[in-house]
Amino acid sequence: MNDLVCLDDIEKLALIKLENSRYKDYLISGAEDENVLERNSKRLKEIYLSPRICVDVSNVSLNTKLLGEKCSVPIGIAPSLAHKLVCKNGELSTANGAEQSDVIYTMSTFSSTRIEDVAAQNPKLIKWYQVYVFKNREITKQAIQRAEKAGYKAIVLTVDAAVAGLRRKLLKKPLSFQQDFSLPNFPKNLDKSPSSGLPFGSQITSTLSWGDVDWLRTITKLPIIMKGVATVEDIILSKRHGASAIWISNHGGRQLDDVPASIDVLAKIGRTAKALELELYVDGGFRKGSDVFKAIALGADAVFIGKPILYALTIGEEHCVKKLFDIMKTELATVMALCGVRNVNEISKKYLWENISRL
Ligand SMILES: Cc1cc2nc3c(=O)[nH]c(=O)nc-3n(C[C@H](O)[C@H](O)[C@H](O)COP(=O)(O)O)c2cc1C
Ligand SMILES: CCCCCCC(=O)C(=O)O
Repeated sequence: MNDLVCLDDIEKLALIKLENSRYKDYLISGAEDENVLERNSKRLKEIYLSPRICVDVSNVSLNTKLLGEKCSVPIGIAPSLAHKLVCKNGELSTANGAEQSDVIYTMSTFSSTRIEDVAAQNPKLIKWYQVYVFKNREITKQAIQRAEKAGYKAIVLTVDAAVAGLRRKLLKKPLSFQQDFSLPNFPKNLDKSPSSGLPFGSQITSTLSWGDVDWLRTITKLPIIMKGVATVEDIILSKRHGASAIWISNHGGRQLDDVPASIDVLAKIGRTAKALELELYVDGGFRKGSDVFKAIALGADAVFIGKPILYALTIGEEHCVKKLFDIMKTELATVMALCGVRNVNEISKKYLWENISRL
């Protein structure tokens, strides 16, 4: 693992390992022309830093707090389906890697491990539970209440998937699971009917409304995070309906193609979330400490990462998840020091070159 010095190295090695995997296309797919998949990271590279000098940076702290909980770094794990597709111990490895790195782990609705099993293995880890509201609301209610009982600290409501995005690779060759694959958090007889090549996709409701957000608040006391918000109007409505945080996301380019990169959405709408005292997170293409720095400078409280976690699991289960966060921490601390910043609170727009600070 000594040869892995950046997230690109992890991705390259994982893709070699996944070359003959039936799941590779599913993991890497973006929607339609994959414009957004590409744009997310391309736009991050187009933002430059503006470092200050002669600041004592002998002690740089990455510590932060998210929804009142301490984390070692403002980077967390975004939800993604069934980690047993890429490694033997699935989400148990992810959770171990997260705990060793002291970062938040968001479990997907479509997890391949039981909610309670992760909680039992990693009681101290800060765990969030991601929710796709199912057509059968009772099934969703039971999963949320189990997560709350098991000690998960927040509900991440994904709101950008009213229907499945058109991922062309999956339209040509639908994702199919191995015979023994199951979703252990749901009844065994759950209908697997696909939507746009995605098994179980037809479980997700297309009727999600603000009324559902109100309903969620009646069935759980956990804070609600809205994942997939992209406009000022929806931030305001999220606040009105009791959300605690906004997670700017385009689902890693897997849903609606031809939207802006997440970092551009953050630059445009982030200040509304701040003005309404909502915590603010972002994902989509973040691969370097400097990417994280840029997001925080534009108002994010934390950045979440999706595909790299799956690549890390593919290569080396929990050890490589830990390695990934070690790399990100070193990179972020180095960028902070070289910019003359000593802690996360000091990161601001003044450290960005003017091509973005005028936004
Ligand atoms: C294979 C895969 C599965 C995903 N599954 C989910 C999911 O179950 N729920 C969800 O809200 N987002 C899901 N996402 C989206 C991620 O949470 C996240 O928004 C996205 O991956 C961030 O972009 P990045 O991969 O460029 O870091 C998935 C992404 C991938 C790549
Ligand atoms: C939106 C239809 C189901 C998707 C399930 C997993 C997921 O979110 C993904 O991006 O893939």
